[in-house]
Amino acid sequence: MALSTSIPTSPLFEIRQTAHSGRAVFAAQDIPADTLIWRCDDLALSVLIRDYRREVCGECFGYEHGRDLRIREASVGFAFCSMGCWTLWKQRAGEVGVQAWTAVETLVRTRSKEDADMADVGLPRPGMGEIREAWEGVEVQAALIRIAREVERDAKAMNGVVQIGGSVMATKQHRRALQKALMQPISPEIMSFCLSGILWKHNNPQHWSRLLALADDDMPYLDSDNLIAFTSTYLHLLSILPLPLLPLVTPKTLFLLSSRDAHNAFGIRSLEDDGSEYFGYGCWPDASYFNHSCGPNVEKSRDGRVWCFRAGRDIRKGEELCITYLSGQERKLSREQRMNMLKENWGFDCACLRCVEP
Ligand SMILES: C[S@@+](CC[C@H](N)C(=O)[O-])C[C@H]1O[C@@H](n2cnc3c(N)ncnc32)[C@H](O)[C@@H]1O
Repeated sequence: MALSTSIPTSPLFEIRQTAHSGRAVFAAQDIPADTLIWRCDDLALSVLIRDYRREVCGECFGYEHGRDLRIREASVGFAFCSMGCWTLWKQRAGEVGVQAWTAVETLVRTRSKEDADMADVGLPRPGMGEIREAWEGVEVQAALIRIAREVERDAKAMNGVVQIGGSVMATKQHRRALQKALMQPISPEIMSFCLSGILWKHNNPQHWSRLLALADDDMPYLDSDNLIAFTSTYLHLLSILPLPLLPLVTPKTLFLLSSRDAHNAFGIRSLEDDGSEYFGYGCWPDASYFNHSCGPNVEKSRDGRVWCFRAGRDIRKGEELCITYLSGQERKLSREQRMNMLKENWGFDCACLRCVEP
């Protein structure tokens, strides 16, 4: 299989196809212990769980042992550890991004917290037919909402004098579709997930192919409720996001975000206490080629928004470079428990040397 040109390259490693674990990273030379192998700052999408939004910096994910951060920007729904971080965050989001986060936050604040983000464990994942039907099922309403938003744009352009083919009835129908969408239950974390990915695509169109190059899951939704939460979020975002973003708010883009996130997200955890606090998760495309091993030879560590990957020991040319996908306590589990956990959380049967060797 030809590997995409969007995957990372380095004199220290090469990425090749394997028989049992998709692509994997292999040492292209002997690598002494502690060598910095890869540094990755391309955070494409992320979710900071709302319960942590006052304590974890929206830019660098800094955390001060649960203390509320100094700079709270209620309009966008994030707090920051310094003016520098708030400024960086605004630069990264851009003017349209700040407007978009403000629109989402305004919607979330007008509604009591709803539990649509919670997924019941153990329910079956929707198959491809159910997924297709769910997205097709909202398309008529989505088309009406898009027209309602275009009317809004044209009205603004004409200082409020609306002249859309003189069709007042049609306009009412369109606005009703929009209002109906906004009455549906909201899923704040799913909205954040989708918006962060849409903004990344809007602000970095040249890097979109890096996300597309990642291992994907064509059934990425946890259960039927989770799938419906995504299709409703699609309608919510169409209804409220700034007009320049609407061309990117499509079923295809939203599905691609979920399908790539499913196998490639890293937890964003506290840096102390063995990462016991889970703040959320993110997808760094260039960091997503290391396979898992229950006896890893590469250690990953987070420094703000950046992941660093260092050799955990001396590594010989040709060895596979692996990290662990397990968090602190999970690493102490038995082989069977680890296998079950990786199957449940990541969907694969661990084929690492420690698990397959007798
Ligand atoms: C972050 S990606 C790693 C890169 C991926 N192999 C690729 O081709 O892009 C995670 C996926 O790789 C595969 N994988 C990683 N570690 C594995 C392991 N120890 N055994 C089997 N499959 C593994 C699984 O399909 C998993 O969902």
